[in-house]
Amino acid sequence: MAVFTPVTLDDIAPWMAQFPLGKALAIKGIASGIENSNFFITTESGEFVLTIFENLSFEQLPFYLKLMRRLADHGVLVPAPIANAQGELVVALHGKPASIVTKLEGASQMSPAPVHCAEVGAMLARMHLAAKDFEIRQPNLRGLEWWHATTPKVLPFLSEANQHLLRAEIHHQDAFASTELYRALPNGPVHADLFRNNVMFDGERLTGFFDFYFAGCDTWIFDVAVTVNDWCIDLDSGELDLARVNAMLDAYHAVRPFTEGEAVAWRTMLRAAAFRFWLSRLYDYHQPRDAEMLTPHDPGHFERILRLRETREAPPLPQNLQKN
Ligand SMILES: Nc1ncnc2c1ncn2[C@@H]1O[C@H](COP(=O)(O)OP(=O)(O)O)[C@@H](O)[C@H]1O
Ligand SMILES: N[C@@H](CCOP(=O)(O)O)C(=O)O
Repeated sequence: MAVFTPVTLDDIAPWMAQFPLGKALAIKGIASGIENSNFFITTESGEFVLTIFENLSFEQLPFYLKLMRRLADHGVLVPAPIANAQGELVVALHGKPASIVTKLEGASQMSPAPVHCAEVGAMLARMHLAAKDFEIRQPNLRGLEWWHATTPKVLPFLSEANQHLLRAEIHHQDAFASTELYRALPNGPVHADLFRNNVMFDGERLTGFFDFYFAGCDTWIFDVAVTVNDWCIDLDSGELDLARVNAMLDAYHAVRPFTEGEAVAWRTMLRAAAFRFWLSRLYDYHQPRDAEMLTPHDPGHFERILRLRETREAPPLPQNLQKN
Protein backbone atom coordinates (compact mmCIF):
# COMPACT_ATOMS: atom_id res chain seq x y z
CA MET A 1 0.00 0.00 0.00
CA ALA A 2 2.04 2.73 1.33
CA VAL A 3 3.96 5.85 0.71
CA PHE A 4 2.67 8.04 3.55
CA THR A 5 5.00 10.98 2.88
CA PRO A 6 5.30 11.67 -0.85
CA VAL A 7 8.70 12.79 -2.16
CA THR A 8 9.66 13.93 -5.67
CA LEU A 9 13.04 14.05 -7.39
CA ASP A 10 12.96 17.87 -7.10
CA ASP A 11 12.32 17.59 -3.34
CA ILE A 12 15.29 15.38 -2.67
CA ALA A 13 17.89 16.82 -5.06
CA PRO A 14 19.17 19.42 -2.54
CA TRP A 15 18.74 17.01 0.37
CA MET A 16 20.82 14.34 -1.37
CA ALA A 17 23.71 16.79 -1.75
CA GLN A 18 24.75 16.06 1.86
CA PHE A 19 25.45 12.38 1.02
CA PRO A 20 28.51 11.21 -0.93
CA LEU A 21 26.35 9.45 -3.51
CA GLY A 22 26.34 11.82 -6.46
CA LYS A 23 23.20 13.28 -8.00
CA ALA A 24 19.83 11.59 -7.58
CA LEU A 25 18.65 10.47 -11.02
CA ALA A 26 15.37 8.69 -10.25
CA ILE A 27 13.07 7.96 -7.32
CA LYS A 28 10.29 5.40 -7.07
CA GLY A 29 7.95 4.78 -4.15
CA ILE A 30 7.85 1.20 -2.76
CA ALA A 31 4.27 0.07 -2.39
CA SER A 32 4.66 -2.89 -0.05
CA GLY A 33 5.76 -1.29 3.25
CA ILE A 34 3.29 -0.88 6.08
CA GLU A 35 5.25 1.10 8.69
CA ASN A 36 7.31 3.66 6.81
CA SER A 37 7.55 5.49 3.49
CA ASN A 38 10.20 3.70 1.39
CA PHE A 39 11.68 4.69 -1.99
CA PHE A 40 14.21 3.21 -4.38
CA ILE A 41 16.64 5.96 -5.38
CA THR A 42 19.04 5.73 -8.30
CA THR A 43 22.03 8.04 -8.00
CA GLU A 44 25.23 8.51 -9.97
CA SER A 45 26.86 5.93 -7.70
CA GLY A 46 24.23 3.18 -7.60
CA GLU A 47 20.90 2.11 -6.11
CA PHE A 48 19.76 2.92 -2.59
CA VAL A 49 16.68 2.81 -0.39
CA LEU A 50 15.39 5.98 1.24
CA THR A 51 13.17 5.45 4.29
CA ILE A 52 11.12 8.18 5.93
CA PHE A 53 10.21 6.90 9.38
CA GLU A 54 6.56 7.48 10.17
CA ASN A 55 6.52 6.21 13.76
CA LEU A 56 10.07 5.90 15.11
CA SER A 57 11.66 9.07 16.52
CA PHE A 58 15.11 10.66 16.09
CA GLU A 59 15.99 9.38 19.57
CA GLN A 60 14.98 5.77 18.83
CA LEU A 61 16.60 5.39 15.42
CA PRO A 62 20.35 5.34 16.24
CA PHE A 63 19.99 1.91 17.85
CA TYR A 64 18.72 0.37 14.59
CA LEU A 65 20.89 2.29 12.12
CA LYS A 66 24.14 2.07 14.06
CA LEU A 67 23.47 -1.65 14.55
CA MET A 68 23.00 -2.11 10.79
CA ARG A 69 26.14 -0.04 10.13
CA ARG A 70 28.14 -2.18 12.53
CA LEU A 71 26.83 -5.41 11.00
CA ALA A 72 27.63 -4.19 7.48
CA ASP A 73 31.14 -3.22 8.63
CA HIS A 74 31.62 -6.76 9.99
CA GLY A 75 30.64 -8.41 6.71
CA VAL A 76 27.09 -9.40 7.72
CA LEU A 77 24.83 -8.95 4.68
CA VAL A 78 22.44 -6.13 5.62
CA PRO A 79 21.59 -2.76 4.05
CA ALA A 80 24.48 -0.43 4.92
CA PRO A 81 23.32 2.97 6.19
CA ILE A 82 25.05 5.89 4.47
CA ALA A 83 26.34 8.76 6.64
CA ASN A 84 26.01 12.37 5.52
CA ALA A 85 28.90 14.85 5.52
CA GLN A 86 28.47 15.33 9.30
CA GLY A 87 28.63 11.57 9.93
CA GLU A 88 24.89 11.37 10.71
CA LEU A 89 22.88 8.30 9.72
CA VAL A 90 19.48 9.88 10.49
CA VAL A 91 18.61 13.22 8.88
CA ALA A 92 15.31 15.14 8.77
CA LEU A 93 13.34 15.10 5.53
CA HIS A 94 9.97 16.85 5.42
CA GLY A 95 10.30 17.19 9.21
CA LYS A 96 10.56 13.44 9.78
CA PRO A 97 13.59 11.26 10.44
CA ALA A 98 14.96 9.66 7.28
CA SER A 99 17.89 7.48 6.26
CA ILE A 100 19.52 6.11 3.13
CA VAL A 101 20.78 2.53 2.98
CA THR A 102 22.24 0.37 0.22
CA LYS A 103 19.76 -1.62 -1.84
CA LEU A 104 19.92 -5.41 -1.54
CA GLU A 105 19.73 -7.42 -4.74
CA GLY A 106 17.22 -10.20 -5.28
CA ALA A 107 13.82 -11.00 -3.82
CA SER A 108 12.31 -12.77 -0.85
CA GLN A 109 12.21 -16.57 -1.05
CA MET A 110 8.73 -17.40 0.20
CA SER A 111 9.01 -21.19 -0.44
CA PRO A 112 12.41 -21.97 1.05
CA ALA A 113 14.26 -25.26 0.62
CA PRO A 114 16.86 -26.60 3.10
CA VAL A 115 19.61 -24.82 1.16
CA HIS A 116 17.98 -21.43 1.82
CA CYS A 117 17.45 -22.27 5.49
CA ALA A 118 21.13 -23.18 5.82
CA GLU A 119 22.15 -19.82 4.36
CA VAL A 120 19.88 -18.01 6.82
CA GLY A 121 21.12 -20.06 9.78
CA ALA A 122 24.78 -19.35 9.06
CA MET A 123 24.21 -15.61 8.48
CA LEU A 124 22.08 -15.37 11.64
CA ALA A 125 24.93 -16.82 13.72
CA ARG A 126 27.37 -14.40 12.10
CA MET A 127 24.98 -11.57 12.88
CA HIS A 128 24.72 -12.53 16.56
CA LEU A 129 28.50 -12.71 16.92
CA ALA A 130 29.13 -9.46 15.05
CA ALA A 131 26.63 -7.54 17.23
CA LYS A 132 27.82 -9.06 20.52
CA ASP A 133 29.65 -6.01 21.86
CA PHE A 134 27.38 -3.38 20.32
CA GLU A 135 27.45 -0.46 22.71
CA ILE A 136 23.77 0.58 22.65
CA ARG A 137 21.57 -1.72 24.75
CA GLN A 138 17.90 -1.54 23.89
CA PRO A 139 15.65 -4.31 25.16
CA ASN A 140 13.40 -6.25 22.82
CA LEU A 141 10.38 -3.92 22.89
CA ARG A 142 8.13 -6.89 22.05
CA GLY A 143 9.43 -8.94 25.00
CA LEU A 144 7.91 -10.13 28.26
CA GLU A 145 7.05 -6.64 29.50
CA TRP A 146 5.09 -5.89 26.32
CA TRP A 147 3.36 -9.26 26.55
CA HIS A 148 2.12 -8.35 30.02
CA ALA A 149 0.96 -4.91 28.91
CA THR A 150 -0.82 -6.30 25.83
CA THR A 151 -2.46 -9.44 27.22
CA PRO A 152 -5.30 -7.58 29.04
CA LYS A 153 -6.04 -5.63 25.84
CA VAL A 154 -6.75 -8.75 23.80
CA LEU A 155 -8.18 -11.15 26.40
CA PRO A 156 -11.75 -9.76 26.18
CA PHE A 157 -11.90 -10.67 22.48
CA LEU A 158 -10.86 -14.31 22.93
CA SER A 159 -12.79 -17.54 23.37
CA GLU A 160 -12.47 -19.23 26.75
CA ALA A 161 -10.10 -21.83 25.30
CA ASN A 162 -7.83 -19.15 23.86
CA GLN A 163 -7.92 -17.10 27.06
CA HIS A 164 -6.72 -20.20 28.82
CA LEU A 165 -3.98 -20.80 26.23
CA LEU A 166 -2.77 -17.22 26.51
CA ARG A 167 -2.76 -17.13 30.31
CA ALA A 168 -1.08 -20.52 30.61
CA GLU A 169 1.65 -19.61 28.14
CA ILE A 170 2.51 -16.27 29.71
CA HIS A 171 2.67 -18.04 33.07
CA HIS A 172 5.03 -20.66 31.64
CA GLN A 173 7.22 -17.95 30.08
CA ASP A 174 7.28 -15.92 33.31
CA ALA A 175 8.39 -18.95 35.27
CA PHE A 176 11.13 -19.76 32.76
CA ALA A 177 12.33 -16.14 32.59
CA SER A 178 12.90 -16.16 36.35
CA THR A 179 15.35 -19.10 36.24
CA GLU A 180 19.15 -18.89 36.45
CA LEU A 181 19.32 -20.95 33.29
CA TYR A 182 17.37 -18.31 31.36
CA ARG A 183 19.50 -15.47 32.71
CA ALA A 184 22.68 -17.27 31.63
CA LEU A 185 21.57 -17.76 28.01
CA PRO A 186 23.83 -16.03 25.46
CA ASN A 187 22.20 -12.77 24.46
CA GLY A 188 22.71 -9.49 22.64
CA PRO A 189 21.14 -7.57 19.77
CA VAL A 190 18.77 -9.81 17.78
CA HIS A 191 16.68 -9.20 14.66
CA ALA A 192 13.55 -10.59 16.34
CA ASP A 193 11.46 -10.64 13.13
CA LEU A 194 13.58 -12.58 10.64
CA PHE A 195 10.65 -13.88 8.60
CA ARG A 196 10.97 -14.88 4.93
CA ASN A 197 9.79 -11.43 3.80
CA ASN A 198 12.72 -9.79 5.62
CA VAL A 199 15.48 -11.65 3.78
CA MET A 200 16.60 -11.33 0.17
CA PHE A 201 17.95 -14.13 -2.03
CA ASP A 202 19.37 -14.19 -5.50
CA GLY A 203 18.64 -17.82 -6.42
CA GLU A 204 20.24 -19.84 -3.61
CA ARG A 205 22.58 -17.01 -2.60
CA LEU A 206 21.50 -14.97 0.40
CA THR A 207 21.94 -11.26 -0.36
CA GLY A 208 20.83 -9.78 2.95
CA PHE A 209 18.66 -9.42 6.04
CA PHE A 210 16.63 -6.22 6.31
CA ASP A 211 13.78 -4.55 8.28
CA PHE A 212 15.61 -4.32 11.62
CA TYR A 213 12.95 -2.19 13.28
CA PHE A 214 11.88 -4.87 15.77
CA ALA A 215 15.50 -5.50 16.75
CA GLY A 216 16.50 -5.32 20.41
CA CYS A 217 18.55 -7.19 22.96
CA ASP A 218 17.24 -10.64 23.76
CA THR A 219 18.52 -14.21 23.89
CA TRP A 220 20.07 -15.49 20.68
CA ILE A 221 18.11 -18.72 20.95
CA PHE A 222 14.83 -16.72 20.91
CA ASP A 223 15.94 -15.19 17.59
CA VAL A 224 16.69 -18.66 16.23
CA ALA A 225 13.24 -19.84 17.35
CA VAL A 226 11.48 -16.89 15.63
CA THR A 227 13.35 -17.73 12.43
CA VAL A 228 12.69 -21.49 12.56
CA ASN A 229 8.97 -20.91 13.25
CA ASP A 230 8.65 -19.03 9.96
CA TRP A 231 11.20 -20.64 7.61
CA CYS A 232 11.03 -24.30 8.55
CA ILE A 233 7.34 -25.14 8.77
CA ASP A 234 4.53 -26.53 6.71
CA LEU A 235 2.59 -23.30 6.22
CA ASP A 236 -0.86 -24.91 6.42
CA SER A 237 -0.38 -26.95 9.56
CA GLY A 238 2.49 -25.10 11.30
CA GLU A 239 4.32 -28.43 11.75
CA LEU A 240 8.11 -28.22 11.73
CA ASP A 241 9.77 -29.60 8.60
CA LEU A 242 12.77 -31.54 9.87
CA ALA A 243 14.90 -31.24 6.74
CA ARG A 244 14.67 -27.44 6.88
CA VAL A 245 14.97 -27.25 10.69
CA ASN A 246 18.12 -29.37 10.66
CA ALA A 247 19.62 -27.44 7.75
CA MET A 248 19.12 -24.14 9.58
CA LEU A 249 20.27 -25.35 13.00
CA ASP A 250 23.33 -27.22 11.69
CA ALA A 251 24.46 -24.20 9.68
CA TYR A 252 23.97 -21.89 12.68
CA HIS A 253 25.79 -24.33 15.00
CA ALA A 254 28.75 -24.59 12.61
CA VAL A 255 29.34 -20.83 13.02
CA ARG A 256 28.31 -20.36 16.67
CA PRO A 257 27.89 -23.62 18.59
CA PHE A 258 24.74 -23.86 20.70
CA THR A 259 25.20 -24.21 24.46
CA GLU A 260 23.80 -26.81 26.84
CA GLY A 261 21.55 -24.14 28.35
CA GLU A 262 20.15 -23.30 24.94
CA ALA A 263 19.34 -26.97 24.36
CA VAL A 264 17.28 -26.94 27.58
CA ALA A 265 15.61 -23.64 26.64
CA TRP A 266 14.90 -24.58 23.03
CA ARG A 267 11.33 -25.84 23.30
CA THR A 268 10.26 -22.99 25.57
CA MET A 269 11.83 -20.52 23.13
CA LEU A 270 9.91 -22.05 20.20
CA ARG A 271 6.78 -21.50 22.29
CA ALA A 272 7.87 -17.94 23.19
CA ALA A 273 8.46 -17.14 19.53
CA ALA A 274 5.03 -18.44 18.55
CA PHE A 275 3.41 -16.63 21.46
CA ARG A 276 5.03 -13.28 20.60
CA PHE A 277 3.56 -13.24 17.08
CA TRP A 278 0.22 -14.70 18.13
CA LEU A 279 -0.09 -11.84 20.61
CA SER A 280 0.99 -9.07 18.21
CA ARG A 281 -1.31 -10.39 15.52
CA LEU A 282 -4.21 -10.59 18.00
CA TYR A 283 -3.49 -7.02 19.03
CA ASP A 284 -3.34 -5.74 15.44
CA TYR A 285 -6.50 -7.69 14.58
CA HIS A 286 -8.63 -6.51 17.50
CA GLN A 287 -7.10 -3.06 17.99
CA PRO A 288 -6.13 -1.89 14.48
CA ARG A 289 -4.00 1.24 14.57
CA ASP A 290 -5.37 2.71 11.40
CA ALA A 291 -8.44 1.95 9.33
CA GLU A 292 -6.25 2.11 6.23
CA MET A 293 -3.92 -0.67 7.34
CA LEU A 294 -3.48 -3.70 5.14
CA THR A 295 -5.55 -6.74 6.03
CA PRO A 296 -4.09 -7.81 9.37
CA HIS A 297 -2.05 -11.03 9.50
CA ASP A 298 -4.01 -14.08 10.64
CA PRO A 299 -3.55 -14.68 14.39
CA GLY A 300 -4.86 -18.25 13.92
CA HIS A 301 -1.61 -19.23 12.20
CA PHE A 302 0.44 -18.61 15.33
CA GLU A 303 -2.24 -20.00 17.62
CA ARG A 304 -1.86 -23.30 15.71
CA ILE A 305 1.93 -23.11 15.94
CA LEU A 306 1.82 -22.38 19.67
CA ARG A 307 -0.49 -25.33 20.34
CA LEU A 308 1.82 -27.62 18.35
CA ARG A 309 4.97 -26.40 20.13
CA GLU A 310 3.24 -26.90 23.49
CA THR A 311 2.18 -30.46 22.80
CA ARG A 312 5.08 -31.87 20.74
CA GLU A 313 8.72 -32.45 21.59
CA ALA A 314 11.05 -30.02 19.81
CA PRO A 315 13.61 -31.51 17.42
CA PRO A 316 16.90 -31.45 19.34
CA LEU A 317 19.59 -28.85 18.76
CA PRO A 318 22.78 -30.23 17.13
CA GLN A 319 25.12 -32.19 19.41
CA ASN A 320 28.61 -31.13 20.68
CA LEU A 321 27.04 -28.42 22.80
CA GLN A 322 29.23 -25.90 24.60
CA LYS A 323 29.02 -25.46 28.38
CA ASN A 324 27.98 -21.81 28.02
N1 LIG B 1 17.60 -2.28 1.61
C1 LIG B 1 16.67 -2.77 0.80
N2 LIG B 1 17.02 -3.34 -0.37
C2 LIG B 1 16.10 -3.81 -1.23
N3 LIG B 1 14.78 -3.74 -1.01
C3 LIG B 1 14.35 -3.17 0.13
C4 LIG B 1 15.27 -2.67 1.11
N4 LIG B 1 14.56 -2.16 2.13
C5 LIG B 1 13.26 -2.35 1.82
N5 LIG B 1 13.13 -2.96 0.62
C6 LIG B 1 11.88 -3.29 -0.09
O1 LIG B 1 10.85 -2.49 0.45
C7 LIG B 1 9.78 -3.29 0.97
C8 LIG B 1 9.21 -2.65 2.21
O2 LIG B 1 10.20 -2.60 3.21
P1 LIG B 1 9.87 -2.89 4.73
O3 LIG B 1 11.13 -2.69 5.50
O4 LIG B 1 9.17 -4.21 4.86
O5 LIG B 1 8.85 -1.70 4.99
P2 LIG B 1 7.98 -1.37 6.26
O6 LIG B 1 8.93 -1.33 7.42
O7 LIG B 1 7.36 -0.06 5.92
O8 LIG B 1 6.96 -2.49 6.38
C9 LIG B 1 10.42 -4.66 1.20
O9 LIG B 1 9.49 -5.68 1.11
C10 LIG B 1 11.47 -4.74 0.12
O10 LIG B 1 10.90 -5.21 -1.06
N1 LIG C 1 6.47 -10.66 10.91
C1 LIG C 1 5.30 -10.18 11.63
C2 LIG C 1 4.87 -8.84 11.16
C3 LIG C 1 5.95 -7.79 11.21
O1 LIG C 1 5.88 -6.98 10.12
P1 LIG C 1 6.96 -6.96 8.91
O2 LIG C 1 6.14 -7.29 7.67
O3 LIG C 1 7.47 -5.54 8.94
O4 LIG C 1 8.01 -7.99 9.16
C4 LIG C 1 4.12 -11.15 11.47
O5 LIG C 1 4.17 -11.93 10.52
O6 LIG C 1 3.21 -11.11 12.29
